[in-house]
Amino acid sequence: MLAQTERSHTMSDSLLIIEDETLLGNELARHFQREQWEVTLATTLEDARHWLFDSQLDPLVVLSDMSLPDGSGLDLLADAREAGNRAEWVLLTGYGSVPDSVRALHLGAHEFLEKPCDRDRLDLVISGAARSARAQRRLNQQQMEGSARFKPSAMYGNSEANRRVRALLERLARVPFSSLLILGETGTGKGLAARILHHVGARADGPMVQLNCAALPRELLESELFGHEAGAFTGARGRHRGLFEQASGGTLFLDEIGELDIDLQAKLLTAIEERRIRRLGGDREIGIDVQVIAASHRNLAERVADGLFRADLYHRLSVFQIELPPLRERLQDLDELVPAFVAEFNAKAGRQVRKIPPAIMARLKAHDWPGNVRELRNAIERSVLLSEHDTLSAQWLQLGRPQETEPQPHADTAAPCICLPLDGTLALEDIDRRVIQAALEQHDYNVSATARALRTTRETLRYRMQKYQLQRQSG
Ligand SMILES: Nc1ncnc2c1ncn2[C@@H]1O[C@H](COP(=O)(O)OP(=O)(O)OP(=O)(O)O)[C@@H](O)[C@H]1O
Repeated sequence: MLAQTERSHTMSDSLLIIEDETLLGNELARHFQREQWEVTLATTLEDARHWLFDSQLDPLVVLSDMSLPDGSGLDLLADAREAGNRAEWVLLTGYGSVPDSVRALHLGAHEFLEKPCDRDRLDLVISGAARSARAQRRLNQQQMEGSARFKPSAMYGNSEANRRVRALLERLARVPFSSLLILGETGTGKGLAARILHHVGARADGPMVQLNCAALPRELLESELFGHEAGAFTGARGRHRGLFEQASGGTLFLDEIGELDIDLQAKLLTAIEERRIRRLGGDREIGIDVQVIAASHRNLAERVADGLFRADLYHRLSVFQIELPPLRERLQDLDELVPAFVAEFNAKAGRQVRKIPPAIMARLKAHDWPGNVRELRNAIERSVLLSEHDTLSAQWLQLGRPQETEPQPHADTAAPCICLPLDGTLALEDIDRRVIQAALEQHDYNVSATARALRTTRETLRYRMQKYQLQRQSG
């Protein structure tokens, strides 16, 4: 029972068991197969070597006896590590034998279990090892994806303006700046630019830590940034390392810097200039090694003029500055952005949208994109996910107000109604979705009122809203 509830792996997770005692090996194999593992059983080191090095088997966890007829499990672990194998290893030792624990520790073995081992304990250890192996894989994957994904070339768009931005990112990534400012409307790619600067720069191996300055009240923001000592304020139980410390060796990305409280602006400036901070309630200064990237959708120069942003911090940050123009001023970028997003969502959702009709491109270029690239990306995602053919359909782009793009009810009908073509272009699900969307719009997205109008329950309506991704369109 315990094993059932503890199970956290998926059907395809693979477990390699190395055990020369046939009876025990078979019993373990059967047990873990029942637990949905894909089990491979090796009875000798040679056999195990074949699975680990010559086949495509990439086990998540290896459960190995320590002493096998042809050698020690630890030697195999050492070879596996050398070959870059990142599985978690659980080692079984004979009763009373003294494990070479120092060496095993050095090689990063997950745990030792003494034979005969209690089944519940074994299950717990194996599921712990699986969790740890999976987290490690995710981390490796993210790191690989991070450095591959966040290159200046990931900033799609062939307009003159965007090419200048890319060239600037290339150049700035080679400059050891201590602070830098990125300005641009919401959705123009400030976050993406910050990630590119981090991943292409000299600090790529360090952490990238992000904080949205508009998301927290002043006191919390201060302790998040600078950390605190135990008892620094009511509720400050333990010591807390702030983000400046956590980002050590890497990048601190401060989004929405324009919203930062004016007192904190002074502290931030000191931290950047002197490269030291003091935790709240702390009496010693701590040196920091961080590059700060700040971003804002506001016109910071205007905020300085209005007395809302410190001039000295603004000048410090804007020594290096990147300005991302709104999408409506670089519509040529759509020629690259649209196919790139279509390809991305095709790959993510297993769709086959291959054609983008010129009429749709024209329509996309006629829109003014108040939400910029984010809005475009969302529209393309919706369109690709809901399309049933190999052609990108205008139907789901939903640009602007519905009356601009959707067929309208007859003006002379008193009761609200919607017009649905019954020529086979709409599947039953599409019709369902359209009816729900129209009803939601009519009731200003009030779920109870809409459910009443459709004579259904709120739960059913919520379920369908989720299924069809129906939310109020911003902008
Ligand atoms: N030129 C571009 N090429 C490819 N993707 C882009 C581009 N610009 C933005 N994006 C994508 O658009 C989305 C929004 O971008 P991002 O979050 O960086 O915007 P932002 O300016 O930081 O927005 P906000 O001010 O709201 O935080 C992200 O998914 C980002 O990857």
